[in-house]
Amino acid sequence: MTQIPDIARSPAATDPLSPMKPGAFSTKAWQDNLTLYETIRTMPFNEELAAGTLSKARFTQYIVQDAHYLIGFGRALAIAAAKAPHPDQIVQFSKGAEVAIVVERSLHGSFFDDFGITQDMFETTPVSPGCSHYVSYLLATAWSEPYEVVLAALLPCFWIYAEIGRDIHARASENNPYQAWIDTYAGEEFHDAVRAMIATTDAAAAAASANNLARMHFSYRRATQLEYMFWDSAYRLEDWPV
Ligand SMILES: Cc1ncc(CO)c(N)n1
Repeated sequence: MTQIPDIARSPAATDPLSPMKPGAFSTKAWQDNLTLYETIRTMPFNEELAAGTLSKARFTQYIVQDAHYLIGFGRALAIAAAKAPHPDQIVQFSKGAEVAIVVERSLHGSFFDDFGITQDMFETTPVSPGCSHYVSYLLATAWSEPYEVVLAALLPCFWIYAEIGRDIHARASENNPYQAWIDTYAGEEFHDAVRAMIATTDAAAAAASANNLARMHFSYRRATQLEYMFWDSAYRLEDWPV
């Protein structure tokens, strides 16, 4: 059996979230996008988040946009649930939608309190171009593409956050102001959901046509690019130019 070298994993990965099975969709998707993952891992937003030096303005921009994002992400998961051919996956994705909206709302809510962001400020802050692009892409894919392609578009939202979460957790500064965020995405509860998402996507890919498999790889890459753009747009305090 072909051994996949360690380099195929993120540098900080000690307990791989995916077993990196040869031939699995997730293995190829991870390897094909490794350079992009490394760019995300070392981008200023994540370097400064790990160091605890990320400005309050940038984190506030991020957390407000992320609260908008999670509503769209939850909606896309609900569409995946509706498209799922097997009842176990209806449960998996509708629970995922619930977690995205309810559980993460509480994480964001506590940051909202800490940073003095009111519900009114949240509701009146427009969705940024980067956030809008990502949510629009997920929803367009969820509504119009086959089930397995929808899963491939949703996978980076889970997997990238888990890998970034534990990478940052391993190197985070003491008394990091963003520790609650880091702990959420480095935590076992989130990682269990990520492992289940990888397994379900791999199972769907194994039954996909060659055409849909190619579309899955496209969607996985596009969503990974949009993850980069989401963080980058928050870092740049992005607003609409007109
Ligand atoms: C933009 C973005 N992607 C993924 C996650 C993880 O759920 C998140 N909270 N925000």
